[in-house]
Amino acid sequence: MTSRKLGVIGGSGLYAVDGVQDARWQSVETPWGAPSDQVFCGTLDGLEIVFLPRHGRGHVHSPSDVPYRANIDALKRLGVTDVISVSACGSFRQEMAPGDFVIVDQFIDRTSARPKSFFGSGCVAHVSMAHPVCGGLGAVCAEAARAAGVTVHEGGTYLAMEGPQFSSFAESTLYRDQWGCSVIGMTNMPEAKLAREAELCYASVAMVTDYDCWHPAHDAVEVTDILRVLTGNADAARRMIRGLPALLGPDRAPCPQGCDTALEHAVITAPAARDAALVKKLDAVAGRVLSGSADTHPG
Ligand SMILES: CSC[C@H]1O[C@H](OP(=O)(O)O)[C@H](O)[C@@H]1O
Ligand SMILES: Nc1ncnc2[nH]cnc12
Repeated sequence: MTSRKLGVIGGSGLYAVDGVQDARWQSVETPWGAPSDQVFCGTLDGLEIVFLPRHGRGHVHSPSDVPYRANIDALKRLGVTDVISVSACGSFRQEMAPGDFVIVDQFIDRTSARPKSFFGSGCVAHVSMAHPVCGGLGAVCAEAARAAGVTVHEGGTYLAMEGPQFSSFAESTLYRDQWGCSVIGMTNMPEAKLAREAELCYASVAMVTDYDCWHPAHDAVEVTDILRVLTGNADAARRMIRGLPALLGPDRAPCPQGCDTALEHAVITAPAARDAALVKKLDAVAGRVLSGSADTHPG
C-alpha cells in the first residue's frame, strides 16, 4: 500500500472545489513551462487533494493552448497518484442528456495542434492506449456521481476535437452515425495520453451540456446554451468530488490495470543514446524508469 493523492482537473465551469481543509493556492514550476494556473492543495476528509482549473481561473486558456504537459507534470511532481478529469461535453446520444455524466472509456483523438508526448528525439517511448482510462477509478467516480444524484452512463467514446469552433453538421453526424462516438469535447486529448505516460491512474467524467448540432429537435450548440447547464453540472461535480474520499480512502494498492507501471517496457531508446537534457526534463514523469533500477531496455 502507498499513500493516495487525488488530482482533479476542472474543466469549463469548474474553477474551484469546496470543503478542502488546510487549503492553499500554490505555484508549481515544471520543465514544460507553467501549468494553467496555481494548484489548490489541501485535504478533503482525510484524502490529500490537488485541484487544477484546466483553463485557469477566469477561463483564460483556449483548448488548443492549455499547457497539458505542464499540468500533468505538475500533478505528478506534487505526488498525485490518481487524476479525475472533469469536462463539459456535447452529446451524440439521445439518452445522454444535458445534466448527465458519462464515464468515458474510449477516445478518438482528432486534435492536431498540440504537443502530445513528454517523450521525443533522444528518449523515445511508446505506451499503450488500448484501454486509455483507469477502469477502477472511473467506477468510483460513477458511484460518487450517482450518490450525488446524477444520472450516470458508464462507458462512452469521447471525440476530442481541436476547436475552438464547434463542429459542422457533417462532422457531428460523421462522429455520431459512422464512428459511434458518445460525446464530444476539446480537451481530454492529449491529457489522457500524457497521464498514461506519467503513470497516473486517469478517469474522465464528461458532463453533458448540449446535443452539439446533430439533433433535429435542438438548435446547434452555442456557448450560452452551455453556460445555462454548466452551473448545475459544476455543482453536481463538486458533490461527486466530496463523496470520493470515503470511496477511495487515503491508501492505494498497485493499479490492477497497470496504469502506474505504464512505462515499464515503453522506453525504447538505448540508455547510452539518450539525450541527457530530455532525460532531465522527464525527472518527475519518468524518473521511476529512467533513473536506473526499473530500466528494462534490452541493450
Ligand atoms: C465552454 S464550451 C467549450 C469548452 O468546454 C469544454 O471544456 P472542458 O473540456 O475543459 O470542460 C470543451 O472541451 C471546450 O474547451
Ligand atoms: N458540443 C460541444 N463540442 C465541443 N466541446 C463541447 N463542450 C461542451 N459542448 C461541446
